[in-house]
Amino acid sequence: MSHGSSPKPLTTRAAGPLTGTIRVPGDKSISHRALMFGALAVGRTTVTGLLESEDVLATAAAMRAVGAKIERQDDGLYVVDGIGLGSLLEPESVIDFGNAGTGVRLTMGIFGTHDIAATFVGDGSLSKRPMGRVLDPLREMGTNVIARSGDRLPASIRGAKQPLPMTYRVPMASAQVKSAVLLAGLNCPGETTVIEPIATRDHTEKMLAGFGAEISVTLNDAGERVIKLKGQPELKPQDLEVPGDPSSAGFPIVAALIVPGSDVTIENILLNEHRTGLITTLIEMGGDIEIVNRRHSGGEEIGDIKVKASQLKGITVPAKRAPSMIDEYPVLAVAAAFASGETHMPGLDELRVKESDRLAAVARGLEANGIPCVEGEDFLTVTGGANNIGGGTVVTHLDHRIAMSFLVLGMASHKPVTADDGAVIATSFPTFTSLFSELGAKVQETPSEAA
Ligand SMILES: O=C(O)C1=C[C@@H](OP(=O)(O)O)[C@@H](O)[C@H](O)C1
Ligand SMILES: C=C(OP(=O)(O)O)C(=O)O
Repeated sequence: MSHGSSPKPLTTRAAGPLTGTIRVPGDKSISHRALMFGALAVGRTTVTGLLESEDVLATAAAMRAVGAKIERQDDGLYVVDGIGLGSLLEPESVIDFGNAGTGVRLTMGIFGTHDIAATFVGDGSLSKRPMGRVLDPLREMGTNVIARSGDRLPASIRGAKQPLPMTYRVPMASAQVKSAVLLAGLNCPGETTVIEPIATRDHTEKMLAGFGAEISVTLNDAGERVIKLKGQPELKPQDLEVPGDPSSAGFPIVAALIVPGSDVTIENILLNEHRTGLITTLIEMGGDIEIVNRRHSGGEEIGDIKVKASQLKGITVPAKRAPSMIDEYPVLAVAAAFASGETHMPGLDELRVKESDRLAAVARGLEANGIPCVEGEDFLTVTGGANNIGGGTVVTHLDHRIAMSFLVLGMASHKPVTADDGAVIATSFPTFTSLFSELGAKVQETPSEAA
């Protein structure tokens, strides 16, 4: 887990154009859910293309702790022998989720309606993040909770003996909260309803349907998504293929746009409409991005993304697009630094409760590299086109996306850029350095006197 490993500063500097064809690792959201739903099904689920990152491996460990058998074959195929809904064993020790918000919040949902006790811990970042957003609805379903003040980790739960289904309106745009309530609803008798005023990524709904749950999604008169799940299904095992992660793809996409002369193809990327806001935005900014070879697999659209270096222009990103690119704002801010004029990004309140306060971390990182920006309560405005940018050391605050975004900045800035800790990248994109090296980027460990 990253909270145990020592920081590893990394530095990038401008080199020649980035060229070549790569595949980024599997989608993180789908990978967590593949292991969870496989563990809750009766029988053998197989998963190809699983993201083998610290966050996802923490979920594998949690599912093993309640009795699922999860093995990796030599060819990379994961085989999950599920234990079946309602039959979870009580974990014998503390569950350590490291840096993984999705992992811990969805798992709390699953455990919260099983008659078991469990204690969750995480690293310095996860221990600061709000858990009340999932613990509050779980309490209403009958889960007992003891958590640190402010509903932070460490937290212990004792799942409800007689869980109650509920109707829950998600108060913030969060797929994790929606998913935690739905997963708690799996082991409740009767119907659980989640109302989602602002649509977020729908992997839980789609994948649960694939595993044989009775789940419906309709729109009410106010245009809100209403998700109804019938409790206590027998989930049927699946053979899953995890497509490439569009959030990880965001890094080579932006790098190819801003490093002069670049021409990069990223194959096999998930194009779910709730995940493609960054691509839409970069195209609006003038990015030369083409999606080819569109196909369907496992109920999702997938395609290859071809990107060529482009002169970008600043725009205002519609706030309502935020949920479809919520993890991509740090790297968008880097693209904005190379665009002409201002890029205005409103509707970013949720960025304050990610692995770091991403609004503040991005603003400080831009400033450290000579890029003018304004950090508002819930917006960021970046003025692009400054000269002599780069040369800064960015504080990553145990946040993989801050580290990767600023390493991308260093690939195109006048002076090198250092991320004070590159070890955190392993939480979501363990092959970041090797893939960028393949494309011709210079990503290097920082000599200790420079860090
Ligand atoms: O459900 C998911 O897989 C995720 C939901 C999002 O978090 P929120 O629900 O906090 O918006 C996102 O930031 C995270 O990386 C993955
Ligand atoms: C917010 C993220 O992840 P999580 O909430 O799962 O830690 C992310 O990967 O950017």
